[in-house]
Amino acid sequence: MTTAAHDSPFRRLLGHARPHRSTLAVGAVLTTAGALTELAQPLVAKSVVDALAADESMLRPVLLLALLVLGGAVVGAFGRFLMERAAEGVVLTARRGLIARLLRLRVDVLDRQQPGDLISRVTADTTLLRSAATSHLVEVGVGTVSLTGMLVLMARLDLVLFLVVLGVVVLIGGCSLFVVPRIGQAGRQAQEALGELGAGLERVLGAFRTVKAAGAEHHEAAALNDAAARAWRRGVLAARWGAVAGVAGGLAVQLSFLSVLGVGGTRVASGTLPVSSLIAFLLYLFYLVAPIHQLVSGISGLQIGMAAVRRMGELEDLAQEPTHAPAAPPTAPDRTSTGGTRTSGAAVRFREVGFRYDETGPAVLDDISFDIPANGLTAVVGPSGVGKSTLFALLERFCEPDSGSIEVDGRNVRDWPLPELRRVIGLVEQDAPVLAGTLRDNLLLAANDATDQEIERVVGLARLTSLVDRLPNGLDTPVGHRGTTLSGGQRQRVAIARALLRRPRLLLLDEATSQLDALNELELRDAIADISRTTTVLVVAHRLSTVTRAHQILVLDQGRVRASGTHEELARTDDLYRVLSSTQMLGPDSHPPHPRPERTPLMRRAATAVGVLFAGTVTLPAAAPPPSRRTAPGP
Ligand SMILES: Nc1ncnc2c1ncn2[C@@H]1O[C@H](COP(=O)(O)OP(=O)(O)OP(=O)(O)O)[C@@H](O)[C@H]1O
Repeated sequence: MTTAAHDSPFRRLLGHARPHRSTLAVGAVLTTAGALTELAQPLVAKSVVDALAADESMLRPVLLLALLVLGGAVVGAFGRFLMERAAEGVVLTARRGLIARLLRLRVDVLDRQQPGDLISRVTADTTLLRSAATSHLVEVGVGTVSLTGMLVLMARLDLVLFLVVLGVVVLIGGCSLFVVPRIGQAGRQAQEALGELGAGLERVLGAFRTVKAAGAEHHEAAALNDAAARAWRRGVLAARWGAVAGVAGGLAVQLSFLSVLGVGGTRVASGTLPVSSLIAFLLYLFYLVAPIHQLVSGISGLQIGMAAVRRMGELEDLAQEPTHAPAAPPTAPDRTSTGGTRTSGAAVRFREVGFRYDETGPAVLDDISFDIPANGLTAVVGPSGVGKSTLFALLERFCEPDSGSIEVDGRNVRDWPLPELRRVIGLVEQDAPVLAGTLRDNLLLAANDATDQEIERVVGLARLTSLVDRLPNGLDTPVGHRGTTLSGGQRQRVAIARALLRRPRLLLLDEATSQLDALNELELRDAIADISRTTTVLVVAHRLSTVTRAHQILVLDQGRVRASGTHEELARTDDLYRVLSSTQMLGPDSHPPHPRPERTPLMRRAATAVGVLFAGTVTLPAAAPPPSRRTAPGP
């Protein structure tokens, strides 16, 4: 279902009901028919008694009564079932629509949302839609038709009494205009408080160990209780205004009764109105109770529903990723033994790319330009927060550059259909997220058609074989919420295996081996070096061992590439790189120790900033033969 941003909540509500309108209509008709049979039952019961009294055959009236009772019950029950089915259908369609939109949200947009609040919109708000888009909508429709019909009949019976009733109805209607928006507002605030509660719960449960270790349970519980109390207060307020609306409806009927009795009685006494007309009028008034009640309950329910629809609409209106890009001829894939594709020239090209996360915030990348040659290992180094991970986010199109262009395999990333672009990239994020489920579920996340042999291959490459052998159910062992049953290093290896299973052309590793022990890291580095023969591998370097193996190193500083080249070249020529490498305690066996440079203020600043960047002390021989490049290529 698509909704335009400018649609009113009521139009959106109708939009949710529209796909189920035939079921709803049949359900409403059958429910009404069931109710009508109930009305007819006393009359038929009377004929049964009459027949008994007159000693006549009771067969016909008894059969008719049985038919009415059974038929009415069945028809009414079926009608109610259809209405409920339509209601569930409305909720299902709405949830599916929201889930689809949620998963197509732009990453940078999602970053600014509270996941718990979004969850409450998909679960709790859609539940409110259940009756709003069905029974309350029907109530309002049926109530309006019945009320109008009865008012017309009353007008035909006696204009004076009709005007009296109309006056009262209009008066109470005016009061409702005051009450009804307040019900909607309170309903909306209650849902917002529920969203805050969801966001708070997500915050606490997402960092449960931290909360416990910090002894922050009481503080967090107080915040959650606050949100729960706010939701309760708003709910009670909505109920209070609902009760006021109900009282107004009841008052309308009672006032009408009294007014009609007063005015009608006077007119009967003066002989201007026959008694029978007054009685008929009062009977109509009696029947007016039901439609007024329906209208009041329907409108109150609709207000709450529309508050939920408004919140769902806000989610629907969040910016989505493009579903397809302008068609451009894709480069023909040339699968190699490791699954990568061999391409000539630059596999990745950044040209004068400018980017800031926030329009008013500082520039993270400032007209940055560089080339990553196809196949080979390129390392990106630089002080913390300089924008290394942001390069990956731009390549994956999690966010869009403000200026410049980014090419993958000679094609602007904007021209790639998004799924295709992401299919050729394997990304291992800094925090190596592992999802709840089994190890196999996690591996298949990015390649659900992978065979057992392929899984076995990447499990071996990522040095996970001994872990899988140890697990009680091997690959089918659940790994807990966010992979809590795995160690940090195991999670990293799972994330690497997952990325490799995709057989990417471009492998992006964001400090992906930072938590591995020296032996595992060494083995994994060998595997990655192997892969880099046929795949373009770009790593955000955390440890010196990675940097020294890279064919090319890019040194990022102040949003630009300040230098590029091999470890030896940069160690000779770039001050910042020298500072970075000197903080890593470069071992004497792999590289001759570089003379410690005299520290300039810039270098001292950088050294402080990168104090924690390079933690490892593993030393490895430099890769051979690296393509030499000293400075960042211009556009
Ligand atoms: N989603 C975001 N919204 C706003 N600002 C962000 C976001 N992600 C990162 N930043 C900011 O952008 C800058 C670059 O962040 P980035 O993660 O790319 O740095 P990095 O070089 O990878 O750092 P580190 O080595 O510490 O991982 C930082 O100042 C960071 O605060």
